Amino acid sequence: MPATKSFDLSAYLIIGPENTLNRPVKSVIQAAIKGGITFIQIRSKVADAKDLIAYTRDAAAAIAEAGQQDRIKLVVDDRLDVVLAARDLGIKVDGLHIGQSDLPIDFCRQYLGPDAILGVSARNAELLAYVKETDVTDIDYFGAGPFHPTQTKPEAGRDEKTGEIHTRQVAELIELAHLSPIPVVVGGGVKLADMPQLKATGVAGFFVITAITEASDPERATRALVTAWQA
Ligand SMILES: Cc1ncc(COP(=O)(O)OP(=O)(O)O)c(N)n1
Ligand SMILES: Cc1ncsc1CCOP(=O)(O)O
Ligand SMILES: [Mg+2]
Repeated sequence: MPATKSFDLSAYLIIGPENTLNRPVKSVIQAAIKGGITFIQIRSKVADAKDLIAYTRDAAAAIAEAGQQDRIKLVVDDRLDVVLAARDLGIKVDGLHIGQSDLPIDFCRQYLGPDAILGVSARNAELLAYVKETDVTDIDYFGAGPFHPTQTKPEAGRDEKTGEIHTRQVAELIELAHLSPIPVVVGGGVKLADMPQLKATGVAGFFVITAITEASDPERATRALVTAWQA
């Protein structure tokens, strides 16, 4: 990772149009920014490339309008093509988040360049061994979860053979935070009440979708999460 790369994973919002209860994505992002969010990921399993670029543009504009370009980083889930196109269009997008079935890490890094942020979802099975053994040369952080089963991503943590959902245990996260050579952000069903336990594990931050995107007051919900994390 270049020495100049700096980002704060402590309060990480993931958002797409399917998460906002029909409210504009930009307005929820604006509220989350006011509430103190530090990192934003545009993620949609329903939007096409053109719309993903538009949401990325909206998010970048919301960050710029708040004067927070240096503090809040913006990445896109899954779609290297969207990041590259957005950049080409002059949108300030900071990087990409990929999972275990997305494009290879070295391929993404090659196209993104050394300064972009590249996050990777840690493998669910044998998580600790995976984190210990993975070559992190091209990666900036790991996403891990789920902390709880979640309707937002019902397959998260599902054992392919048994169909059971495996959630990440506190003891495992303590070891993970200790073992991982790069920062780890944890999510999946995370709510306000989880903050003390999660913070105590030593991970770099929490990621949430619905705790913010479905809140009646997303700014207040964000502020409560951020305050609890910082306590
Ligand atoms: C920060 C963060 N961590 C994990 C994920 C999950 O990514 P992935 O496994 O690729 O699943 P999808 O999000 O693509 O459904 C994430 N998006 N962000
Ligand atoms: C993207 C993702 N990856 C693992 S769980 C999850 C969804 C988290 O959403 P929520 O905070 O609503 O449970
Ligand atoms: Mg993915």
